Amino acid sequence: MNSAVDLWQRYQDWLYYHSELGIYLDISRVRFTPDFVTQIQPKFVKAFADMKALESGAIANPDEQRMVGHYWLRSPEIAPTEELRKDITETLDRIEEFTQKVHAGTIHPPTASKFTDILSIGIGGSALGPQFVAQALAKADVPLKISFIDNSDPDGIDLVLDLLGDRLSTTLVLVISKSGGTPEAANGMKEAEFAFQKAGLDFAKQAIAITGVGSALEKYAIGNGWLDTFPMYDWIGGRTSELSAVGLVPAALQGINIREMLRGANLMDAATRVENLRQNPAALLAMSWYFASNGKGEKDMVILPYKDRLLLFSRYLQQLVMESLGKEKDLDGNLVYQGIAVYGNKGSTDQHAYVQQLREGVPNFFATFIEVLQDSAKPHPEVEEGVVTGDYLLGFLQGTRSALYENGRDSITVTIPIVSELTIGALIALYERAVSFYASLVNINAYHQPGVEAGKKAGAKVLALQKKMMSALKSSTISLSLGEIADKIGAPDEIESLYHIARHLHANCKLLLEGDLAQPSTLRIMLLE
Ligand SMILES: O=P(O)(O)OC[C@H]1O[C@H](O)[C@H](O)[C@@H](O)[C@@H]1O
Repeated sequence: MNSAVDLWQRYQDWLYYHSELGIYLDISRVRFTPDFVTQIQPKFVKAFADMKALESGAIANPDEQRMVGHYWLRSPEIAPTEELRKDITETLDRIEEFTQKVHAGTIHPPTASKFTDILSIGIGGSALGPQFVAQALAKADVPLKISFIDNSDPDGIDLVLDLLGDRLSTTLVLVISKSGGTPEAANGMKEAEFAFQKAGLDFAKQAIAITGVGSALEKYAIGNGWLDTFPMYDWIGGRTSELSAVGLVPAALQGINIREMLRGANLMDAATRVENLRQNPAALLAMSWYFASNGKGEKDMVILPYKDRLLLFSRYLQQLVMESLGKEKDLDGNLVYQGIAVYGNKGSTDQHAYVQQLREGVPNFFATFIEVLQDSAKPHPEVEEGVVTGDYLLGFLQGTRSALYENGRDSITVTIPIVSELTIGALIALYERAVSFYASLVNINAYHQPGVEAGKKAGAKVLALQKKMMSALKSSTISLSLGEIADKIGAPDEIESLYHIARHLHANCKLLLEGDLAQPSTLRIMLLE
C-alpha cells in the first residue's frame, strides 16, 4: 500500500471529479481498507433513504417537529408544497429587486443619494456564513462594504462603529436573527440604534430585518417602519442558512452573484443525491470521517485551505459540523456523546504554527486540505526562475500532505478550480450533505441544538443575579460582604457567581470592592454614587 505505485493507483481508484464544477475530491490518503468499505455500505443504504425522506419534507428534526429544507432553497421545484416553492422563489426575487434598488440609489439613506456600507448584526449561523462568503468573494471595488457586529462585546462594537465613523449616515443595517430573540443580536441592534440616535440619524430608514416569520424582531421592524424585512423559515437551521435570505441578502448587496452561488449548490446537491458511495462526493467525505474518527469523533477534523480567501471556512464548518454532530444522545435515546471537533486556519501559515504538532505530536486528527488550482486572476512575477508565489503554495500543500501521510496522519484533499460564487455554493452544499450523511451513519439528529439552550439559560440566570445584587446593595446603607449579599437575596449557592459579577462591575466603575483582591472572602462591596 505504501509504495509510490500503489499510492498512485489508490489515488486514481478513489478520485472523484465533478466535471461541471471542476471540483475534485481525493480520499486516497485516508487508510480505509476494502473490508471497511464493504462493511459501511449498508449504513449508506439508510443514509440515502434518510436523505430522500428529508428532501421530501419528512420531519427530520423530531425534537422540534420540523422539516429540514435547506436543499429546497437551491431547487425550489423539489420543495414539498406549492406554498413553499412560491415562498422561496418570491423571496429570491424580492432580494434581487431590493438589491437593485439599493445599488441604483432608488432606496437610499435620508441624507445621501446612495448607501456606501452594510452593517450586519447577528451571531452563529446568522453571521458565520455571511462572514465566510464576504471574505471568500471579496473584491476591492464593491458596491457596498460590509462590517459585522457578531458579539455582545462593547469594545468590539465600538471598533466597528468607530471604523464606520461618519459613514454611519450611509450605512444600511441588516439585523439577522432567525429567532429574533438572540441576546447578542438584540444587543447589537440596540447599540446600533443608540449610535444612530446619537448621530441624529433615523435608524428605521436605514435598517432591514432578516428573521423568522412572526418573530419579535419582525414585529419590531414592521412596527417601527423599517425599510424592509426578509423571511427566515422554521425549516432552515441557522447553520444551514447561508443560501437563504440570511446569506443571500448581504451577499447580493456586496455585488456577489447569488444565482451562481445557488447554481453551485444545486449542482453539488444533484451530485450528492447519487445513491452510489463511490460516485457521491458527500458520501465519500462522510465515509472518510467515519473511518478516521472511528464513527465516534476520536479524531479532530483539521481544515487547511491553502488560500487566504478561505480562512474563515474552518470557522464556518466548526458550527456546521460541531453543532450538528455534537450530541449527547442518539435518535434512540442512547448516550453516545457524538461529534467531531473542527479547527483550522490556512496554509501555508499553519506550517509555521501548528503543523509541527500535526506532523510529530499527538496523532488525534485527520486533515482536510483545500486546494485552489488557479493562483490568481492576475499574472504574477517570477520570484525565482520559472517559479511564481502560487507554485510555492502548491509545493507547501503537497509537501505537508506527504509529510503527514508518511507519519501515519490521514488526509482528505478537496480541490476547486477557482474561488468563485459557483464553487463556494458547491463547497457549502458538499459539507451540508456530508454532515447529513454522517448524522445518519451514527444515528443522531443533526438538526437540533439542545446544548446551546442550556448555556443561554445559565447566562440569563447570571444577569438575574446581577439585578438582585444591585438592588440588595441599593437598599443597604453599609458595604456588604459576598456572603451577606448571598443571604440577603436568598442565593447562598451563588456566592461564586456573585463574586464574578462584583469583580466585573468593579472593573467597570459600577461598584466598589474593598479588601484583599486575592482573598474574595475579605471583600466588602458598595455601590458607587
Ligand atoms: O439566528 P438566531 O436565531 O439569532 O440564532 C443564532 C444562533 O443561535 C444559537 O446559538 C443556535 O445554536 C445557532 O444555531 C444559531 O445560529
